[in-house]
Amino acid sequence: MSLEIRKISKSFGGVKALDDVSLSVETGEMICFLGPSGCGKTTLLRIIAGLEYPDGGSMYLDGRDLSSLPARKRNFGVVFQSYSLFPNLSAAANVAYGLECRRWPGEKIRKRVEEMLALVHLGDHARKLPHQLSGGQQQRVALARALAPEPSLLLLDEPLSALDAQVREELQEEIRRVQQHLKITTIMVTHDQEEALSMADRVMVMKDGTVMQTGPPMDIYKRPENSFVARFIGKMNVLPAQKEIPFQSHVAAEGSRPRIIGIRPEDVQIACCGREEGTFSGVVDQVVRLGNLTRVSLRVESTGGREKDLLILSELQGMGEGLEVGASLPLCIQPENVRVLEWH
Ligand SMILES: Nc1ncnc2c1ncn2[C@@H]1O[C@H](COP(=O)(O)OP(=O)(O)OP(=O)(O)O)[C@@H](O)[C@H]1O
Repeated sequence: MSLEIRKISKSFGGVKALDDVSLSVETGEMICFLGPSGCGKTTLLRIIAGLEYPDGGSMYLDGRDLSSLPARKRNFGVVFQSYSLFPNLSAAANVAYGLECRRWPGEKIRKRVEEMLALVHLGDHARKLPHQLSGGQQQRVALARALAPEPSLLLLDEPLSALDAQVREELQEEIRRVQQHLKITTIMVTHDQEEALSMADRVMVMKDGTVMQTGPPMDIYKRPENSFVARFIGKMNVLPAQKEIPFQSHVAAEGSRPRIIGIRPEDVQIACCGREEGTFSGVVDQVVRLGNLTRVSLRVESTGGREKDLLILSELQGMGEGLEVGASLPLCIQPENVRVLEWH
């Protein structure tokens, strides 16, 4: 089902948790709310779930106004960070619980529970109690339980943040697989940018209760609209756009009057690219070798003499053999890789 969120606001005392947030989620789409702690993402998810009431704004599920519909009538599947399974019920009984509440017939429940546990690869663990399952397995049960009643929306609130890195990665793939298989409209809250970029069809980046940018992961990464998104997603050289900077000419070509520009470290190439424009030199300040990747800080002399030298970060594949601190190297930035950013 599709979800339309229009100008939702919410304050707690003097704190504005959400300020005029709007978003359209298409049927079958997976959206991630991404942002630092306190940006309002959980509050928005709770409002969608009906667990919190907005001060203003409206929401529509397939065109139907949600404001008068209480949480229990929304038929949304919710998975929280803490597994919140009933400790005294087996995995199967946990999944069956919501169906019993909805008075599904016994045989239909049995079939659905089997189907759901198989979907999350827990068919052999149906009789186990939560404490006999690992954290990752418990979260799979929680997912099966949320999906069993055929919800119209799946809402995931940091479902993986209590798990260790490897289990987390497995479950990221698992959730995405299940979500695409069932084609269920899904919203997930996370503060982990990699998680958001790898799982979502679109990411909504939030800061201080407002939306900074919404778009497909590649757009958010390649074309951040402001310095907050640029810095929050991956690494970005965020620099003042002044005449004294050697690659200023790229910015002038965009025809605006920007105050700052952003360049991804992987777009700062250490080598001559044969073009005069965008070629300059930098002195190696620091080299950090990460195995498959090397990060190099370079000091770039400002051409006007008035401004201080700039530090620019470059990232290259491999071990960066032969790179020494103090060496002067030719650098190149392709004009299309310089982004003009709004300040945030
Ligand atoms: N029940 C509440 N009472 C008072 N203030 C609240 C309440 N819930 C949230 N807030 C405040 O609203 C703001 C947004 O909180 P919210 O939990 O939505 O952020 P978040 O982005 O999900 O953060 P986190 O990742 O830390 O959970 C914060 O300043 C928070 O302190």
